[in-house]
Amino acid sequence: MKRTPHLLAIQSHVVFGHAGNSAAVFPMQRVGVNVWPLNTVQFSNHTQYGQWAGEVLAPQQIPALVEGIAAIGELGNCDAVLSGYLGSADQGRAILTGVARIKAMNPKALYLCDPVMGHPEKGCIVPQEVSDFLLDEAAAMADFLCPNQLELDSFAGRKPQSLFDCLAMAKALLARGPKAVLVKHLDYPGKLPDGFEMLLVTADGSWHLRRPLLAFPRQPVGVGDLTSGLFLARVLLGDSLVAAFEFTAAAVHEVLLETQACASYELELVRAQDRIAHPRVRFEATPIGL
Ligand SMILES: Nc1ncnc2c1ncn2[C@@H]1O[C@H](COP(=O)(O)OP(=O)(O)O)[C@@H](O)[C@H]1O
Ligand SMILES: Cc1ncc(COP(=O)(O)O)c(C=O)c1O
Ligand SMILES: [Mg+2]
Repeated sequence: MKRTPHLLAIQSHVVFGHAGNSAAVFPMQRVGVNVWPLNTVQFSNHTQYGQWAGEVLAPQQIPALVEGIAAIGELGNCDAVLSGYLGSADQGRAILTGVARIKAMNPKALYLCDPVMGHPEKGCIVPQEVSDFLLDEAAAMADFLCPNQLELDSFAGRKPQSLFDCLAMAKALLARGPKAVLVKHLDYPGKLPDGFEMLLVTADGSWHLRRPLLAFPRQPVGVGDLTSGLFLARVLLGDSLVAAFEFTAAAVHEVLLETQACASYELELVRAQDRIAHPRVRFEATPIGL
């Protein structure tokens, strides 16, 4: 029998609703991965409500928790680390130390960095030092980097002029170290208004995927966290990068359809759980080149 993969997920927890680990843990479990959630912050709700209560985890807690897992002899069983929303740059540095420790015990372990950055256009609030840390330090350690368009623009230091420009910007990121860059949400001049587009860029090739853009009175939050989590989970379960990309697009779309049908602001993950595990829709990733 195939072993169930283990994934250490280091990102935010919200008590109410879904963002960070609160958006990704259950779907990753539902597709068949053992998740070890380590919460960088515990907030009452996500920051796009404009107000929240709660605290950032002290950065020294991250190595302490990782060492606790090492002390019971389990750290070498970790197959992957995912990092997302960070409360401080010191937390980010502690995560990189943890990733290095895990990779020393299990050289096959993968690190996916979702570089969650604050942006005035989005209302997602992240300290500036965190964005700087992600740009300068985290990208170099990551096997997979999953920026959205605004984050890709920050890495490139400019906005794209076309789809092929987005591709060039994502390819340039590969040179910093990652094996693959998944752009979770493309936006460029000339993009068709009725589509939601993503890119997967690897050393072996690049793929573009389009799914329908759904209308929401308020854009749901946590979609990016769900996307990165499911992508990594499916890679751990043995999918090729392209298959994981296609599965992720389909499963996330199913969640959004359920959320739209319920007229809910928060993602309807529990109601959509069977659709996450067995998406009924399918979107094909098509090769794209410069
Ligand atoms: N098919 C879709 N239709 C409409 N909106 C979508 C769809 N897929 C994702 N979204 C929205 O698009 C945005 C994608 O988020 P983005 O800022 O690019 O990445 P992240 O979620 O990581 O911040 C979110 O607001 C999400 O709710
Ligand atoms: C606490 C927290 N975690 C994570 C996120 C990231 O969510 P998304 O996946 O939409 O980027 C947000 C966005 O506001 C947030 O407030
Ligand atoms: Mg995000």
